[in-house]
Amino acid sequence: MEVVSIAIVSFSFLLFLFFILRDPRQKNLPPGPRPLPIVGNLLQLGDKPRAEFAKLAQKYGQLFSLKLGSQTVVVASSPAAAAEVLKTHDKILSGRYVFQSFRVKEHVENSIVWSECNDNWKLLRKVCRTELFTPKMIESQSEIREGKAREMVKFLRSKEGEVVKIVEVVFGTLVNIFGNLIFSKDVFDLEDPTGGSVELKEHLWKLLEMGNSTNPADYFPIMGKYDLFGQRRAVADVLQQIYDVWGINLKERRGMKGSESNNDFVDVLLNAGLEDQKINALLMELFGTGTETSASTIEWAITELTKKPLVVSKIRLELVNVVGDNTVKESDLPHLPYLQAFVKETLRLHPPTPLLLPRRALETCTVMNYTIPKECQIMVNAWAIGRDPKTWDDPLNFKPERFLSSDVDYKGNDFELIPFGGGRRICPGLPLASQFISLIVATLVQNFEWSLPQGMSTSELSMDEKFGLTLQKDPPLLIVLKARPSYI
Ligand code: HEM
Repeated sequence: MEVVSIAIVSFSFLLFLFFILRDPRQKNLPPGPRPLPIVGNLLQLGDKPRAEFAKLAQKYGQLFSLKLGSQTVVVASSPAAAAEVLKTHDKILSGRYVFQSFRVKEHVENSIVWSECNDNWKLLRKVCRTELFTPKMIESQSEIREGKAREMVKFLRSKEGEVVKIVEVVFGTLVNIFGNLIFSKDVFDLEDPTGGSVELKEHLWKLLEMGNSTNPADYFPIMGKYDLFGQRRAVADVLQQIYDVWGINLKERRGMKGSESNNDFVDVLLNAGLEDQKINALLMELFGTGTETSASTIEWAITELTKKPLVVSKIRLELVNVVGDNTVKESDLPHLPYLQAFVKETLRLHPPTPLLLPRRALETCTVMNYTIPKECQIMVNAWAIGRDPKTWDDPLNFKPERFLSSDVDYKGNDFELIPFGGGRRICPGLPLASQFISLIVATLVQNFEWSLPQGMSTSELSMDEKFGLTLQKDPPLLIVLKARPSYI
């Protein structure tokens, strides 16, 4: 017993010394705050890491390092540093840091989001690029999205004068858009919260919540093996439940004849010869990654429009000039430059994944003359880059006009605007997301006026911290709608 106690004390002391003596500069890591023993810089994170990281970048520079528990993390916070990570060293920094809760073996193996850039990942990316998100496929499904936008308008008209949690309606509409793009079915019933595929809705919701919750094992991977808090087990269970729902659908589809098939993702993937497990994993991930990010962007768009009536008027004027009395369609979007500038400006200030998805160094490499060790986690602070006064004139002011005379775009080549990331792991859903975000914003502006509920003022909306990600605990955006003349 005594020997065991001595061993434990000695081990703890050595661990303590290791953390105390560790100094990033000795390893030629990028500079950063000195870590505390064991916890590293965890206590400095606060509840909005993107903002804390932005402050650290001001002190330590565009590429800094810190310790989150036992994990070494490097953060890139300028367009030049982002280009180093996402372009120059893209291949070597293309690993993903897989959150401990999501390390469910079968899931990671089939995942596009979490797997290495291996053959499976290449196959899934190819399917996305050549089958699902081609201009032809996107165009062929535009009527589905336009139809769901019309249903949203019909539902919101029935709520005229009431206080509406707008993001819930937008989220429901997006989930139905995805349900129909993927397997030609609605998931939500906007009119009846107990209707639709309640089961699937609940599983998806649970999964998104799990994705947003903290797992201590992410900071102390040594704990990960034991899944002490049962988070990995819980994720595995929900994934299985989701696959079970989709699995039934796939079985039905395999039995269908050619004439009965739909023009949806399931058909495309079955025709591409993918196995059920791969199809399930891909569809679930497209659903998961696409809905929350897009709903959050639209929520921010409505927030900014609520604060800036002049911007609403400009979008409306453009709609009148281009679309006239007709319902706005996706084919109109290329002719609406102000609307597009508005969406860019929303994503500049409010990227829904502010630190992108964490990357991992596959090998030790040198970036901007610093050493990035193998297995180090790399984050890119897209939020800070979008607000950097060195890059943007009057950065905190919401001004879509800044994009009217500029070629800067979010397609991964302009590192000052990277809400969708860049390099080989750039968001494959970008072409689809930009399409339906613009469509829904235009549809709302065309059909409604809105204001905040009585007693709330727009100055409350200027608090960045208050109105945040859709599914987190922050209060949702409440609005009262007034219908405009019908365009539907
Ligand atoms: C406003 C909407 C969206 C934003 C801002 C967004 C942002 C991102 C970001 C930052 C990444 C990581 C990129 C990197 O590592 O460099 C990503 C990856 C991904 N996104 Fe999106 N996304 C959006 C919508 C969508 C949609 C609609 C879909 C699919 C229908 C989608 C599917 C994916 C997938 C599958 C990945 C993983 C790619 C990989 O690791 O290879 N996203 N997204």
